[in-house]
Amino acid sequence: MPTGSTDAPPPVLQAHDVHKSYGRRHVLRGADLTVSPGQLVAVVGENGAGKSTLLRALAGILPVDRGEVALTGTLGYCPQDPVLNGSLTVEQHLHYFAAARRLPDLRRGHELVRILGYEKYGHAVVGELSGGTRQKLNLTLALLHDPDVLLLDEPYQGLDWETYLRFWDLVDDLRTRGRAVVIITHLVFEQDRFDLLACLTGGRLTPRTTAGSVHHADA
Ligand SMILES: Nc1ncnc2c1ncn2[C@@H]1O[C@H](COP(=O)(O)OP(=O)(O)OP(=O)(O)O)[C@@H](O)[C@H]1O
Repeated sequence: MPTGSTDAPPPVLQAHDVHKSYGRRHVLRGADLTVSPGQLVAVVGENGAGKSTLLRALAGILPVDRGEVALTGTLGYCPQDPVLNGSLTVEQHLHYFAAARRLPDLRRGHELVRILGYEKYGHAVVGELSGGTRQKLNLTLALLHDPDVLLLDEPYQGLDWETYLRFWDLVDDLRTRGRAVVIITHLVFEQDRFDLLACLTGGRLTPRTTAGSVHHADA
């Protein structure tokens, strides 16, 4: 999928001719996607089109049947359903994920908790948190190591309006710092926030630039 300008920086994520079937259900049928640093991409499509399948394939956690996915740099992936340990606290999650990522401290984690506005739950056991707060932790863990490419599967399900707006401030900051963000969204009203809409139909992606891409290019 061309990104337009010839002097654009090299892509951080490229998928070429990706195919994936579940049994006889051929979900991805030659999906192509090119994502550049600082680019904000929406993956849209009807229910069951294969958006989550595509994201899992891009994240490298779902083997594809055919095609290639190439990633440059580090990856953060936020699945639709939070994968958290209900018996651990928020603080323990930060601690273990930071250790797994070999981060020197929890500074970024605490900053994200503050930005997403759930500091008061630091010592709460995750199994007792609301769905929205678990989703905030899910996002925090995906962002903890400041990845070059961030893949978010409907990241704001259950978020209150204030947090939703803070989420977009966070994404603006990531984009300004050259991070690429790919988000599955169903929200038509927010589509101009993106540089590119990648519409998944019939197992293939069709790119559509947005009013937002013109705006950001002018900025
Ligand atoms: N593990 C699986 N095993 C078998 N079929 C699956 C599996 N995961 C997804 N599917 C099927 O693949 C198709 C695409 O599913 P997927 O979840 O990727 O779609 P989606 O576009 O993300 O949907 P939604 O908008 O509802 O979240 C659906 O028909 C789904 O039932």
